[in-house]
Amino acid sequence: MAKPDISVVRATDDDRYLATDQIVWFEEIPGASTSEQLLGVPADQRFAVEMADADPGAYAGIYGVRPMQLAVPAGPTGRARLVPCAGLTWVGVHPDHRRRGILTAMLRHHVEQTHREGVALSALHASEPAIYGRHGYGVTTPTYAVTLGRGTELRAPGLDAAAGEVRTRFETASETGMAERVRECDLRIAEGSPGVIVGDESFYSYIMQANGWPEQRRDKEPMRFLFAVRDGEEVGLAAFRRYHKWDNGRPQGRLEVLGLGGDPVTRLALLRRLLDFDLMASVELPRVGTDDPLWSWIGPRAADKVDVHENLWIRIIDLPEALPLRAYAEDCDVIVDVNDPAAPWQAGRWRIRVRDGAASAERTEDTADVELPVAALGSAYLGGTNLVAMHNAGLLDERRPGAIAELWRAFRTDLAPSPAMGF
Ligand SMILES: CC(=O)SCCNC(=O)CCNC(=O)[C@H](O)C(C)(C)COP(=O)(O)OP(=O)(O)OC[C@H]1O[C@@H](n2cnc3c(N)ncnc32)[C@H](O)[C@@H]1OP(=O)(O)O
Repeated sequence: MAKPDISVVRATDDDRYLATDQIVWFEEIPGASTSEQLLGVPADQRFAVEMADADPGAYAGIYGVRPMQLAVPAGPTGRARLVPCAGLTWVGVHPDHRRRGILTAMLRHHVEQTHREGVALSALHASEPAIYGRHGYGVTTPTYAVTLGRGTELRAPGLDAAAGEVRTRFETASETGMAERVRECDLRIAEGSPGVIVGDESFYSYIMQANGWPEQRRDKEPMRFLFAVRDGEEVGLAAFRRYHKWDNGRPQGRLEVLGLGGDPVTRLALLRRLLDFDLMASVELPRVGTDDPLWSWIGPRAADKVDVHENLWIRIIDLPEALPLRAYAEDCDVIVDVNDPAAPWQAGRWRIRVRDGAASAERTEDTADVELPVAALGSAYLGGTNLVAMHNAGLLDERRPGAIAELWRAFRTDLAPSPAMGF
């Protein structure tokens, strides 16, 4: 069969764009207008595929970009700085047009468009793990969904006194000014949490607004927040909601944590409060990082349930711009041959040098020490995916013995990246 002619353009018809999303994700939100539902994906960041035989009420495929900031390693343990990042979202192909190369065309367009806009990194959360590796995205870190019983003891003798100084404040998403307040707090949290993502103002408005839509709410509690307050400042945050359950007249409620951020002291104070709500029997934490202090606080086998999944995927869009954005652990001088057919401007050989924590990448004709897919650099970018382990697994090609370990010792961080929120 001949390849269809696929052109990716800016989506100019908002209703058609939204209709495509609703067909793909089989949901409708009658209580919310089109513009409310599109809030957080700016008009110039909505893209669509036009096909001759497309349904006039929907596009053959769509995608959108949320302008986000990614917290990248900034030197001392756990410090981060925020850098621009294209948050790829709203990816969907109409069921009549799937498996004809539309996603492939849209991803190619996204990489080129992001490059044109001068943004060096793209990030996403994947609906299914098999989709994005072939498009140059690499998984940055695993995360764990952890269920704890109410009252689980958190042992942290070195932090107890400081955690006792933290006050918590209970709030609801519908309260005035919550979008700005939560974003402010997230920006502060990000400075100490490499790996987290912070959206723009409209994204936070979207979150608070969506919380009130009848279709989203159904019988659920509105989203609640616990702010951690220290010296009068909101320094940490938990978002959560509770669900009733009764068993033989006994309360067996479930508390779902939607997000939790802050330094270890504030997280300890927040978690202790979350583990102590009346009428609850369990607390579910959907995104716990590999090096989260929770593992030490609860000790072995204290969780009722642990599931693993991947967190953020990163694609490097512009290698010589992306590498200097973050700080590095050790010096290195390694020539990499980057395999990236979708981004010819960065495919090929680069000399990556790190001196005193700062990286540069320069074009070279010299023999490569390492050949790798661009996805491997995306995986390692936040310091959470071990390049030596990938090499051991047979996924990278080392030409100079020791070169991958040298590269990894520069990229690795003292602590694994923190999980990023969904977008
Ligand atoms: C960041 C986000 O927004 S994540 C959300 C992604 N969206 C969804 O999951 C919504 C439901 N799914 C869809 O809309 C579509 O099936 C998509 C977007 C996943 C794929 O779109 P398509 O246009 O069918 O993909 P396309 O034809 O370009 O496929 C490219 C390749 O990826 C493979 N592929 C595509 N989707 C999947 C999948 N879900 N699982 C495994 N492989 C997949 C195809 O088999 C194809 O492989 P091939 O080249 O070896 O034949």
